[in-house]
Amino acid sequence: MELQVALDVLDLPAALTLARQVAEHVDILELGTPLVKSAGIAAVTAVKAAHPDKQVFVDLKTADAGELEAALAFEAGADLVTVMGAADDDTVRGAVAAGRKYGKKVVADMITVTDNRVQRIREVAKLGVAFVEIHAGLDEQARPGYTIDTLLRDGREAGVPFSIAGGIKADTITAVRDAGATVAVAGGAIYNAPDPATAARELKHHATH
Ligand SMILES: O=C(CO)[C@H](O)[C@H](O)COP(=O)(O)O
Repeated sequence: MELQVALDVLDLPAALTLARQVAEHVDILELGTPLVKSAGIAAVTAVKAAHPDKQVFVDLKTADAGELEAALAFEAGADLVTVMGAADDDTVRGAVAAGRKYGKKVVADMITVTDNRVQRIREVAKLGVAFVEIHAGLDEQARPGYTIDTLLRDGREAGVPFSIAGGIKADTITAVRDAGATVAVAGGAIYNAPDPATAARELKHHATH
């Protein structure tokens, strides 16, 4: 299973510092949505230039104008870009069309889709995304009683390639791997750790052993 770090910081220097600290332990460097909003799409080019050997994932969470927004990220150097799984089918199709044009991948972020999630995962998979990200966002994670168990259950049931995001930590990443995820996304467990490099190394170890 691959490990994706979410660079959920608010400026490019902080993102480049965090990326440099953890890159050797991760497969995918994600520019988080707040980073792109704060630093702009040029941050994608800067992260890719600093780490040409890594896959660069841009979490646009596009809700409309899928082809236009995905193309912006691919032009800037993105290898993968997200579109909202909850968006209109034509928005997903548009992002997928841009992915085909640039030879890059589109991921459907299933954040906010909680009712009939397995059904929607299968629908967006048929629209041509590379995989779906089954995702509980930071606000959902903050609610009492939150666990990643329902994400893992739906990933197992859906029968299509998926990643998991939702507060993954060292003590939950093994369950993510065992559920069959192709990618585990970790943000807070890395950027909030006293030593992000050590945290990323430990997560990568659990992801692969
Ligand atoms: O996209 C995000 C929030 O919308 C985060 O990047 C994603 O949830 C991963 O971070 P964490 O491991 O802290 O949940």
